[in-house]
Amino acid sequence: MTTLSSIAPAVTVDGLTRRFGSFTAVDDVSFDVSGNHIYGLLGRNGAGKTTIMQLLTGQDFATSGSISIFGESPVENADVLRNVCFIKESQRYPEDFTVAHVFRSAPWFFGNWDAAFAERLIADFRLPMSRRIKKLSRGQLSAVGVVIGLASRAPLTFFDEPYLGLDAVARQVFYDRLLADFSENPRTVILSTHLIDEVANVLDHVIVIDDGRVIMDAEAEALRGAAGTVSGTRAAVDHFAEGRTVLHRDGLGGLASATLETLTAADRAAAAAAGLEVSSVSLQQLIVQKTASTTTRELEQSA
Ligand SMILES: Nc1ncnc2c1ncn2[C@@H]1O[C@H](COP(=O)(O)OP(=O)(O)OP(=O)(O)O)[C@@H](O)[C@H]1O
Repeated sequence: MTTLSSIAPAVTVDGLTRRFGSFTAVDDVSFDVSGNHIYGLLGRNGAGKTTIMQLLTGQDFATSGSISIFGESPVENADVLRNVCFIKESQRYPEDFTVAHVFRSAPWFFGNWDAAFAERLIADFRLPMSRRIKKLSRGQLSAVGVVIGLASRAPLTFFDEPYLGLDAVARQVFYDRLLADFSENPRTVILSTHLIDEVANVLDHVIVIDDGRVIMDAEAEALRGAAGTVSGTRAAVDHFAEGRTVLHRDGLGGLASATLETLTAADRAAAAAAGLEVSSVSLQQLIVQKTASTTTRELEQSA
């Protein structure tokens, strides 16, 4: 089964559109996910991330466009879906299931299930095995999903905001175990989260969705440190920013700052020479400013 994960790309999406009545939740989206990488599917509330994951896992049907998972359509395709694990916040379990029941039944669904790894993760997250699922705290319920997602070792694993309620220690355990296990058992992981800075170093690639459309599709490495903020006198900032893509502007009196989408080493040197202060922009700031600037543009256009 793992041989499937070596096929690149693992996922190809072309012109994917999903409408709910007159509302378009996913709007002509196209992207590839190359095999054996960790992807972040990021964006604001309601951007369309969960809908895309549901379409990719055959749990919802596209209005138009195509999806290929390991070279095949996921729709009602047991061969493909056997290789896919989808961890979502709204996961339902049978009414009277305990934590132990969930982990006993997991191997039926996942051919690569590693029971010993699951045991270690259960201890890491201090999960109470005999407790009913419906009695778990919010964080414990998320931990159950995280353990299943990791121990499934599915060639394609989706985590849709997997850690609602998980405390900072548990989230760090998740990132550490994911990276350690990934290096020994490479597979394709697609993760959606709002805690962008926390996962920034975990991700190989970032796809940002805004209002149902892809607004960024780039290697995380290329994004890290690509943008920058210049600050100084308003005249110097305005002069430097001219002709560049400005994501955000701020100012007070004669002082101003501008966040620029791209700032090369040469640009940084030129800014410093012009008496400007240059600071770096985190992945989270970049995405916040990018999605906020799209919204601002739309508001300006509709005004
Ligand atoms: N069954 C549905 N009927 C109508 N609208 C829907 C349906 N499912 C989703 N939507 C809408 O589609 C949009 C995208 O929703 P989706 O759940 O994919 O967003 P998301 O990016 O996962 O958001 P969040 O980060 O808040 O989880 C939202 O505006 C949502 O209200």
